[in-house]
Amino acid sequence: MTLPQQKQPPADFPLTDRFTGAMRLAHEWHRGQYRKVAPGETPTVPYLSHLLGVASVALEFGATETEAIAALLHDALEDGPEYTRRSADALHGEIRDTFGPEVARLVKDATDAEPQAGEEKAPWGERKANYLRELEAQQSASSLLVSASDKLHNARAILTDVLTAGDSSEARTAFFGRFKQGQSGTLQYYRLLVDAYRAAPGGRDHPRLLALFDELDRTVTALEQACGVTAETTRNYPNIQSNTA
Ligand SMILES: Nc1nc2c(ncn2[C@@H]2O[C@H](COP(=O)(O)OP(=O)(O)O)[C@@H](OP(=O)(O)OP(=O)(O)O)[C@H]2O)c(=O)[nH]1
Repeated sequence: MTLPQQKQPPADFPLTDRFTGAMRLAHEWHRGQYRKVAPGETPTVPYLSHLLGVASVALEFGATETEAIAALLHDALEDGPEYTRRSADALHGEIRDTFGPEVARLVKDATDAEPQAGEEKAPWGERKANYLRELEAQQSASSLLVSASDKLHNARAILTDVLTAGDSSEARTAFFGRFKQGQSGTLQYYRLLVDAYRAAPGGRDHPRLLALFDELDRTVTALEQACGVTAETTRNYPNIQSNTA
């Protein structure tokens, strides 16, 4: 069977072989990794689904190829060392050499904790508080786009799972058991993320970014409603101590 001749894309089409190369690397570096499940459940969803989802959200909100590549690789430094047995520094170096310094910078900015050989990750609340502080001061619209696309993809997945789990508090507690800080920490983190994006100087005057923050806000509000709480309540939960809101 002969396949029809492929039409050449216009010279300025934004996605090139660099993007395909990043998809291949994302697959290779996260091979064997699944999305989190509650204790006792068997993981089934390959982690790559999240990386493709974040790139998809970023493109829908106006990402350039460089930003979309960073979206595909945004978890390489956090999770790659476990699945590739290479250090975060080595992976960061390969990203820089293959895709350039801007992708390497965006991936670094999307990382809340790089595993250091022989060291534990910092405590959850400390890591999230530091990340929120960095976001609040973030000057780069590109960094905000990659980060908020990541959080929107996660928030939508959580909302779908919470609605699927049903509206008993037992079902919700079981679902949130997959996350280190359970329902309260997770809800507080997403509400403080919305506040941090809105405060970030790099987000001002970027209509597509503001639309992305609005969509995250709507999703987090729906999540709070599904859990029977308000934004004011979740902001004041004690899980993330140095409250940046
Ligand atoms: N199965 C599943 N897993 C989810 C979902 N949403 C988020 N996750 C993953 O769980 C992480 C949050 O889990 P936690 O136990 O709270 O914290 P931690 O992994 O950061 O220590 C997210 O990290 P993050 O730093 O917030 O984002 P990311 O950059 O790792 O994506 C993300 O990797 C979801 O709906 N389903």
